[in-house]
Amino acid sequence: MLTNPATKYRPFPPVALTDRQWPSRTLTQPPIWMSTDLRDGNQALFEPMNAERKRRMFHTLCQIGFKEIEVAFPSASQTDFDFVRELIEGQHIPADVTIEVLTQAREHLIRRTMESLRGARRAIVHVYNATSQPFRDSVFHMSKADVLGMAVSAVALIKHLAEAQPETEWVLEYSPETFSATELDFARDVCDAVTETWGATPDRPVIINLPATVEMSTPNVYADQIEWMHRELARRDSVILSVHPHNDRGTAVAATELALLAGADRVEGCLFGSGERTGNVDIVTLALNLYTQGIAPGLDFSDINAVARTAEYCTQLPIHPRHPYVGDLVFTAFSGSHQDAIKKGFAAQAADAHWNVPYLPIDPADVGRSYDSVIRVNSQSGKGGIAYLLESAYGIVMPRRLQVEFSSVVKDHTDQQGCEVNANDLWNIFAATYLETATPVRYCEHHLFEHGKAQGIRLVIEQNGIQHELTGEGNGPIDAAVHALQGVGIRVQVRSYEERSIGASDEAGNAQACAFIELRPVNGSAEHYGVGIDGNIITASIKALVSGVNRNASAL
Ligand SMILES: CC(=O)SCCNC(=O)CCNC(=O)[C@H](O)C(C)(C)COP(=O)(O)OP(=O)(O)OC[C@H]1O[C@@H](n2cnc3c(N)ncnc32)[C@H](O)[C@@H]1OP(=O)(O)O
Ligand SMILES: CC(C)C(=O)C(=O)O
Ligand SMILES: [Mg+2]
Repeated sequence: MLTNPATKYRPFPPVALTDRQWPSRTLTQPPIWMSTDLRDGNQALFEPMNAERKRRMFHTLCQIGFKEIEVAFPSASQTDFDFVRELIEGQHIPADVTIEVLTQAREHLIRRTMESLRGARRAIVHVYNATSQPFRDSVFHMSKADVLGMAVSAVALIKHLAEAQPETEWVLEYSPETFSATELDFARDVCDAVTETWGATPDRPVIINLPATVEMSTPNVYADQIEWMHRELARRDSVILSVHPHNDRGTAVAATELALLAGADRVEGCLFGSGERTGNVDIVTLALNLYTQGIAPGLDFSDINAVARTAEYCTQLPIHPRHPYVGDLVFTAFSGSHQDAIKKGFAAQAADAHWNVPYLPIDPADVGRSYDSVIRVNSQSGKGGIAYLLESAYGIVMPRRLQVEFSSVVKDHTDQQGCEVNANDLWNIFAATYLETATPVRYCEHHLFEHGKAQGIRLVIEQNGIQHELTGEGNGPIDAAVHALQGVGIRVQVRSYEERSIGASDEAGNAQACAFIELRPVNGSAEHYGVGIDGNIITASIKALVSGVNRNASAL
């Protein structure tokens, strides 16, 4: 890299628009969406989609709710031409969907393009020519007037051919390719000439599409360019103003949002930002950004995973795990403080209140993602995430001090294994730590009996492999069991006791009770929890007591 990049690169010139209006506007409605996955997206693949992949993508785009879909560049390949024919002849185009096709402003390509659309109910013919200075000078070797004439001749030809195919309702779209690098007054003149040639009216508007063919400036400059055109274009009421941002600087979504504030009516882009180089603008992100502002986007991503899998299948490109809204990791919190806040946020979130869960800009359920994937546990995780997973997957609601105790058990595990643990792993660690402990004491059975006002217990345990039948009395079953254990030299104090039912029932459909007992050895200071689960509350408590005894013993 250069020490002084200014010797090679110039800043993009700002637009002289001092009274710009877009900064003080807010978005209140979605734009008209146009998917170009099957054209701009398709032209940028290692392997362009075959007919089967194109069909599948088209079907998915229709299901999502796109009403305008650029399906091909029919003059470019037989596959594209045939795909347009198949859609029309096979009557695969829903009544409320309009297909669009792209062509260069060259006579033989336009003729072939119009041929591909024969018999279509409604079609958008999209014609383009680059208008910026390097294209005029180096690619076309044309003056400004010649480039304007090229656009006008192309539109005149399309108009003429369209009149010969009256069975189709024709819509014209014109793009001054490289618009964002074109002098604004020249871009306006070309677009006005196109609008005039087509004879656009409010009832028969023309789509004027202003691409950031290569994104070259900060999003505010693109917004200024769009607002300038929005104000300057002739017959504005006969123009649908469209934008077509690419993502070379990584700011296509921002540029599009600002362009919509600046007066654009329509957006062209691809699912998950597929498309040339760094991609076209990501329509999924744009739509869901609107959704999180309370605006119905008009596109349905309630099963975003299914859309993602289709996109990956058709493009044969993976979606990044951190891609907004869809990436495998975007609804996942690993770090402890995030997990803690999310867990508390979920607990505080009332079903009918505005969404207000920390770290989650959208309810994952709205896009078909499950809460289970929200929190994942590795060595960066704290008690909140661990508690959340055990509660959401297994119905175990741990007391706070047990959360602290158990999280250090899990941390030991993740530090040693160096890997993530899922809810099932957590359950196995929890069961091994609290529920399946049998050393030095194994619970066998118990029987309660009344002894005057006292509660009596006959408790059968194994201690170091030897069975003992112990008796004890107390003011309740736990107290009696504590006294019974003294018969084998186990002397503990109960510091706290909690019992909760578990969401899950056992195989017979009975609800399970989960008891948590915090114990301290009479001659010690370390406190540990024991946990017992059983269909019977008393049995759960006695098991929890034995579990706590074993936890204390293992900590010695
Ligand atoms: C920004 C975009 O995404 S624009 C869309 C780009 N997509 C594609 O190009 C994919 C499909 N394209 C193709 O298959 C081919 O390029 C075709 C069929 C369109 C044209 O093929 P060819 O005639 O072989 O031309 P080629 O591919 O070399 O393109 C360069 C020619 O197109 C001309 N050209 C480029 N854009 C345009 C345009 N919008 N209008 C008219 N002519 C144009 C160039 O001046 C050049 O002409 P020249 O050969 O006389 O110097
Ligand atoms: C053809 C045009 C609209 C295009 O894809 C671009 O300029 O990026
Ligand atoms: Mg493009």
